[in-house]
Amino acid sequence: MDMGNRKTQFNIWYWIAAFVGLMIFQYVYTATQHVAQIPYSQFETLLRDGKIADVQVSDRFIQGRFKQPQDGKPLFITTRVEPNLARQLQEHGVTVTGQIESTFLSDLLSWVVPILVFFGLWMLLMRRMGGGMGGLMQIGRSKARVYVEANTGVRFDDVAGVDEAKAELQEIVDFLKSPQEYGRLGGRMPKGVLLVGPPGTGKTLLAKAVAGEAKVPFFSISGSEFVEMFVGVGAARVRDLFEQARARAPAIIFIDELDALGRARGAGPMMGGHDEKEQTLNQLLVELDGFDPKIGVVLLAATNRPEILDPALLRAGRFDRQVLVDRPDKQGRVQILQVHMKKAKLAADVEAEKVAALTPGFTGADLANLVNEATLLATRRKADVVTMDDFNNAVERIVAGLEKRNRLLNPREREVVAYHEMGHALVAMALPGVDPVHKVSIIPRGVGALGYTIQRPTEDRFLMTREELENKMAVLLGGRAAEQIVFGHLSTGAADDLAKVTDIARAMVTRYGMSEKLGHVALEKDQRSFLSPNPLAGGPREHDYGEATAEAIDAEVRSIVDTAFARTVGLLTERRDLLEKTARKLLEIETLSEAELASLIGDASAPEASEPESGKRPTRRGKAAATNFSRRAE
Ligand SMILES: Nc1ncnc2c1ncn2[C@@H]1O[C@H](COP(=O)(O)OP(=O)(O)OP(=O)(O)O)[C@@H](O)[C@H]1O
Ligand SMILES: [Zn+2]
Repeated sequence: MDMGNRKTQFNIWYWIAAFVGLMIFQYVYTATQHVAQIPYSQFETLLRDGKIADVQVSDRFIQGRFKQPQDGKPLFITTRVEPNLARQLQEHGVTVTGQIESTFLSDLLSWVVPILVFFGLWMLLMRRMGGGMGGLMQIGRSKARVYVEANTGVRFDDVAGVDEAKAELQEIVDFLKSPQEYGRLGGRMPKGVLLVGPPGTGKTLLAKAVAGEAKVPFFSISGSEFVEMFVGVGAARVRDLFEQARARAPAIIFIDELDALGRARGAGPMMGGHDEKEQTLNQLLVELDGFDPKIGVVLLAATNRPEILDPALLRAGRFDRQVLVDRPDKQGRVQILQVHMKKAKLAADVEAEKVAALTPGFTGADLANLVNEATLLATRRKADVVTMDDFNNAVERIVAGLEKRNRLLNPREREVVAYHEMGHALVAMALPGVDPVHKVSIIPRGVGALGYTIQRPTEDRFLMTREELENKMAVLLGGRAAEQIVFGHLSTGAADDLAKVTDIARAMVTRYGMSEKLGHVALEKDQRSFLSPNPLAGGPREHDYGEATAEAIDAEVRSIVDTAFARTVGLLTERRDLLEKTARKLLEIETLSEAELASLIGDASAPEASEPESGKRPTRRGKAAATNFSRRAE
């Protein structure tokens, strides 16, 4: 872990020092112990006496070996003298002692300087990559590259169209404003909040807004930065991050792309960075467990893939709160556009409403980009104001790009999805004893879901009657039935619905003995506990019957599903006008709440009018059932 890190740092410097030291030592030692510095005249004498074994002549020196060591030194060095001058000097018996200049410095420089330059560059690189090498002066002190903004300057007003998320985060703001007070009144101290939503929906912006509203410093770091780090550095950085934030509490720590770091351990490919990520994640868990929220540090993190996060991160006392930051609906887009249009000079014909109508499926970031693009187009035209034409052109460009990346539905697909979802919703509202519809939406959500209908459970259920199961199947089939009635053909979007319907029908035949043909016989046993809260979920089963029975079961399942489908088509055909009206409205405003549905439908349908409490959220306990229109095409 960290100690290892410090040790490596020391080691590197030891090696450099040892290397340089050795070179100096060797140079001095050789010079003093082995080499005799002799005058040139003495060299000539020795030469004449035949005592020189060999020489190397350079521009300025003559060096070589004696045949026998002189005064214990086997080598000599002397100044080189120009041959003519040497002869004359010798004729006159002059002793020639040349000063032998030391080449020590130049030798040293020619060796050591490149090495030092090399190591210097290397360390610079390490530090660029976030390494904690520090300088020579602060060995072992990891210099985390943490981004701190003393004041983000972002307010909740700058983040539009995500009112639910803002409402949930308001509590964090209140807490950060006076942590002590909050604790004194017995409020549960927030510790970690996970912002979940598709890219570009404003998670980072929201986190900054929380800091801005509470007027506390904002420490941020991105999970993806940890990926290429050296062993130990990531963990050290996480520790530093918390240390710095604690020192300036109350504060917010924001970790973007938590999934890059918090991926379930042991799930990633076994690569070099694997261990490192694990260490970093462990350090994060240690910090999360270790800090006392009373000091007023709140950890916010963002991810668009909560499903791959390590479950350890989501446990109580860690990131135990999740805030959904969804793509905006039309009204949300209007608000976001208004925020971004404030900065542009607009022509009178530009209205946020009109632009929002053109941009279904756009995220906040897409819309910010759109306003920017339109402004650029106007600038290029050398115009004074941005016109609606600029916006139209910009929309076209951006839509083309988004469609290519498979992030937008084309208008035809949106229509199919709208009728499909309204089919579910209308059937649910027409049948007694079915959970009321909480929300219908054609805003793509999560992986593959192009639209969804959420039902709000009114009570926890443990038993279901045959009628209730039939109604449930009808609701599930409502999507496909609507498609057939309106468009006359089927799409792949109902795959999930059909799988669920088939499961129910099969269970009715083989487990609940609800088929007249096969009688009150349990043909398959569910191997899970019979107290399992959801008896309809398929579990591992055991069966024991012959081929003839298998065929009979298949035929019965089919007949049950067919009957349910015919009934659903009947129900929706009766309500065809209502289907048209509500689907059109859904296409226009993209989400319909319980209250909006109720007012659209009036008292015309619903035999058992669902309570008209408006805007009530699905209860947290008792899972809200969502019927997704899936993208999966098979
Ligand atoms: N709800 C919003 N209101 C206003 N502006 C928004 C909103 N959502 C996004 N934006 C704009 O888009 C930019 C990018 O958004 P941001 O980086 O916060 O998205 P993100 O959800 O964090 O995305 P990622 O997951 O890709 O990091 C913001 O700086 C802002 O200009
Ligand atoms: Zn469906």
